[in-house]
This record gives sequence, structure tokens and C-alpha cells, in this order.
Amino acid sequence: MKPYLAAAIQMTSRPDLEKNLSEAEELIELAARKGAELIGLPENFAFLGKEEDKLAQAEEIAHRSEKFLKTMAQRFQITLLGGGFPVPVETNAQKAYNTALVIDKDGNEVARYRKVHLFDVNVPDGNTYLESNTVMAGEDFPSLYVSEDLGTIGLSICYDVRFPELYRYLSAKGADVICVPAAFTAYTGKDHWKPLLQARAIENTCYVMAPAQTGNHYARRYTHGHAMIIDPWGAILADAGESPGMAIAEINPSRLEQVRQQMPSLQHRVFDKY
Ligand SMILES: O=C(O)CNC(=O)[C@H](CS)NC(=O)CCC(=O)C(=O)O
Repeated sequence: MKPYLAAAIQMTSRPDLEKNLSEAEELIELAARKGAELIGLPENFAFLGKEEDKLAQAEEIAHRSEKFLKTMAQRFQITLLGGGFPVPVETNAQKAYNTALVIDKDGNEVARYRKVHLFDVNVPDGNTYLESNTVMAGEDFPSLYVSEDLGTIGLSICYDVRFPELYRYLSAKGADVICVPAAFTAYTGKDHWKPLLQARAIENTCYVMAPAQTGNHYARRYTHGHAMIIDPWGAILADAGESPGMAIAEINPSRLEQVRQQMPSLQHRVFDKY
């Protein structure tokens, strides 16, 4: 593993596939120009709209997203995380998997994850989310991408960040960088987003890369923004604020090793069998 720059991209995706992909392309190009070698797009980067519209277009979104990610990774010679897009379930026309993909710079798929924890929550601001209406829950642990250059990269999506056992799995598998691409609601995000991400970084002594959605997407759908990169001590290295853009910071193997020596909590686990 070598030191390198990672970029967590922040977007305001809308119910417009082509427009979202061209905005994503601009931000990827900007991140690559700044020297980022690992670039992450947020959950719903390709489409953020009403559930029924997403489902109706799921096949096209899935097809275009996969092709887009491969083209971008090769064109800019970067490793690219596509933070979450619908992939139709073959056996059930009413459902799609909320899928994250990692593509290496040769355009090969190196990791895939289907979101396990679905956001079925009545948020106290009056919005009701019922992700399981249109999304089929994944049943498998995320796969990890073991890269000689970039370290071991573990996947998760958005609401997963509230379930620390998933991240214990990733750290047990050797994760150095944990990805949490998200579309966190504005209401929950203001109190929960940052502390949850910092906790996952600190308790697993890992970098956290969290691309995000921000602003108003359609109707009353607002997201929190603050795409960020957090180091294994829990320090926020970069925060994209509330506008579209990116958080960019160095991932450094010496820093990882240093923190793991300074704070060897992972070696002191007692209840790790439960
Ligand atoms: O807003 C949208 O339409 C897009 N969001 C999503 O697709 C997903 C599933 S509904 N959002 C989350 O998981 C938010 C979690 C969250 O906000 C929390 O855990 O507090």
C-alpha cells in the first residue's frame, strides 16, 4: 500500500439519469485532475427521485451506471466506487437491489455489494421512508477489494452506518479504507452523520471515505451533504460542506500503522465471539 489521494464526491442528484451522469463525470474529471486515485460517488448518484420512477427505469439506470463507471475508471485511470444504484431483481419485477460497485482502472469490477439494511423509518420531520417497498435487501456481507496500491477497501451503503457489526466484519477482513456512500436525510444527518462516521473510523482504526448527496433533489427530499474523509484517529481530513463538489485527502499507510500502534483497541476485544 502506498500513500495516495482519495476523493469523496458530493452531488445533488435528481430524477434525470443523463444529467446526473454528466454531472458525475465533471466531478470525477476534477478529482482525477487533482490527483485522486480512489474516487467515490454517493448513493443514488445516477438517479434520485420517486421510488416508482426509479423502479420503472431501474433496468436502464443499472445498465448505464455500470457502463459509465467502467468508462470513467478507464478514461481517468482511477479506481471508482459507484455508491449505490438500482439493479433489478430477476425474480421480482417490483424490486431492485441497492447496489454498490468498485471498478479498477482497467475497467474490471473488483467488488460488489447489495445494501443489507433498508431505510424503513418515519423521520420526525414528517417524511416517511420505506426503502423496502422497492428495494430487495441483500443477504451477503460486502466483498472487499484487496489492492496492492490502495490497501483493502470495504463497502457499505448509507443506513448501514448505524450497524457497527457490519464494520467489525470489514475490519476483521483487513479493511484499511471503509466506504460509506450515502444520501443521508437532512434531518438525521445534522445530528448523526458525522459522529457515526467518526465512530466507525475510530473503533475500527480505519480510514472512512463517505461520498454524499446534498441539497434538494425533488419535492420535499433534502439531504445533508458533508461528504467527508476521516482518518483512523477519527479526525476529519476533508469535508465538502453543503455544495456539490468533493472532499479530498491523503490515505497514508504510515498513519494507519501509527494509529493502530497508539490505540490498539482492536487487539483488546473481549466480547468478539458474540
Ligand atoms: O433520500 C433519498 O431518496 C435517497 N435515500 C436513499 O435512497 C436511502 C434509502 S431511502 N437513504 C438512506 O439510507 C438514508 C439513511 C439515513 O438518512 C439515516 O440513517 O438517517
